[in-house]
Amino acid sequence: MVESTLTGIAKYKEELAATVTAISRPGFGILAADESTGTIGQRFAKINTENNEENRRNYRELLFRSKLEDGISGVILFEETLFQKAADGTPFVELLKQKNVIPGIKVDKGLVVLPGTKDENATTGLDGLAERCKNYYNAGARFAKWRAVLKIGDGRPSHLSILETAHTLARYAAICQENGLAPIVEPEILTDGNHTIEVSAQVTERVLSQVIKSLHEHNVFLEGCFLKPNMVTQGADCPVKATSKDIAWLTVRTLSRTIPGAMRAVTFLSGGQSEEEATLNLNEMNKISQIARPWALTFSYGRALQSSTLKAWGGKQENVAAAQEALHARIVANSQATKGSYAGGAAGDTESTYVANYSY
Ligand SMILES: O=P(O)(O)OC[C@H]1O[C@](O)(COP(=O)(O)O)[C@@H](O)[C@@H]1O
Repeated sequence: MVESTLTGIAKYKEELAATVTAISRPGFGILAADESTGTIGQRFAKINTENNEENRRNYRELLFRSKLEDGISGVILFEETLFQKAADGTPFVELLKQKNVIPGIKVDKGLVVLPGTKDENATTGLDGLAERCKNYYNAGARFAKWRAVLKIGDGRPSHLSILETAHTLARYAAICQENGLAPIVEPEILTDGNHTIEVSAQVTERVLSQVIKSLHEHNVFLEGCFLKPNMVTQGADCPVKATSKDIAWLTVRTLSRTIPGAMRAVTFLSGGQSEEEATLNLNEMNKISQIARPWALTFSYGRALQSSTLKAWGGKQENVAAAQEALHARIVANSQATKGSYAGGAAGDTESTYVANYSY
């Protein structure tokens, strides 16, 4: 084989686009299993399970030995998990590859308060990012995730928060692409507040248009990049609850106004929705025919894929098979939702997974 003489992103363009295409193929989406140590601790606390390395490893092995091949094309990992091995010594990365699942990696280092704002946030992790990306690529990761958080209400999101979020996401995306990782760009607008769904639509439109502008300014290769947005919903405390059809319509309308078709994959976060809601909303989007949808609309759910799995497991070895069955039911349901063919009623939770001020 002739060694490539290309440098920077040119060397990886083909591979980046291939990663996006493979992950977003019809019927497939992403399992977000990248909870940082603090976040997984909160999940474990609910099932009275100690947050130690062994339990985290056992839980992730349970996930990765499930029938992921029925609808999961990529898994986002936390750094600790990327380098861990299954009980029989097989590296997790190998386990995933054997199932044709592409390993990804969370590369942000969490949130801090953005000075000069009303408790808005900035995401940290740019220092040393290029070096870390090289290591993650060598360890087998082919895509990355960086989560930015914005808030609605009391004058928020401020212009500063939108600019900071968009700029940092674009810097991160460009660095990842230079090092062979297809970036998931995640500007999450939290649902906290009593705002209506129309307000969420306006804010999401403002935020996404700025994010795309910044991606252009930083020469990000859109075909080798994912967008992970929130769905457009009412605030968690809004008394008027929107239907799945309204959520789907306003979400797709917002995307059509802001996201170029060159960005081929939109992989939604679940943002506190119940498992069933997140699936039904995605399903409705994939049924819309009145608005052109040049992108794949799929899932990159954390809570909305793992909620019933965690409950079924309860931290106990004897429950592993039941927990894997619970996960499989949601995988199949979401796989159908990517094609608009989910009829509803799969086993799983209808209980909200909302966590107030999900900004750690
Ligand atoms: O706070 P952390 O540990 O970065 O985790 C945030 C979580 O939010 C996500 O980006 C989206 O998760 P949800 O689908 O639960 O909203 C996950 O990928 C990630 O695990």
